[in-house]
Amino acid sequence: MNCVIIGIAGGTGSGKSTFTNRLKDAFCDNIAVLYHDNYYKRQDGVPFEERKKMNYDHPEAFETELLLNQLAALRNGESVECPIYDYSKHNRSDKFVKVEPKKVILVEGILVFADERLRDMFDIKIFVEADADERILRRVIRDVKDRGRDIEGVVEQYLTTVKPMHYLYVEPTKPLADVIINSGMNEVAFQLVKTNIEKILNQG
Ligand SMILES: Nc1ncnc2c1ncn2[C@@H]1O[C@H](COP(=O)(O)OP(=O)(O)O)[C@@H](O)[C@H]1O
Ligand SMILES: Nc1ccn([C@@H]2O[C@H](COP(=O)(O)O)[C@@H](O)[C@H]2O)c(=O)n1
Repeated sequence: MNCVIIGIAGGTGSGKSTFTNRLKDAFCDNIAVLYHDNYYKRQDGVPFEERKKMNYDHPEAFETELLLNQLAALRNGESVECPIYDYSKHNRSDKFVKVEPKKVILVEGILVFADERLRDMFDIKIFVEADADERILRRVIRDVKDRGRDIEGVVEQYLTTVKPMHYLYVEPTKPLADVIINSGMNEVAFQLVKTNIEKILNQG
């Protein structure tokens, strides 16, 4: 299948999911969306207390091979069963979501440009940018509200793994992007990307 794969990267709390989900809402079932976070490695044999302390911001935390295989399958016109991650359990859930092949596929995640094999699959690379203080403030609120965390835990995790890994693995991928956008709520950037996707979908 002739399709266009768009990678959307950026630091935690930058607004990647906000931007991605706005596009998903705009195009509904006409585009496919994959989230790298759903491909965090299964940790079934690891006790919860251990899972809580793991480094989730290192490229090795992900089963990227599965994402690569599923993207290749979608490109071949096959549907795939994507895993669904449960942040409150620090593990994959037992649920899956069926994703159908589409002409436009979005792939979102902090480290989607860090893996060369993944990066090479993207026709368009977008990096969502936001200041570090804004990102951590948003993350504290989101993780407490939506991901079953407490403030002390979010701060501890940010200082021990999230921040150092961001500067080691996420920030260095910014110059690899085709477009750097200023926040997930940026209306001009949203309209530019939306128009581009409309053009791709309307091509015969
Ligand atoms: N420009 C913005 N201004 C204020 N809050 C925002 C903005 N962008 C995102 N948020 C909020 O910040 C939190 C993190 O955004 P999210 O899109 O999940 O970031 P990411 O996917 O990059 O981690 C969410 O609760 C979201 O609603
Ligand atoms: N069990 C987990 C798994 C991941 N995280 C954090 O999620 C962040 C990536 O998601 P964003 O929506 O914020 O981009 C990443 O920074 C991991 O630290 C987690 O806290 N717990």
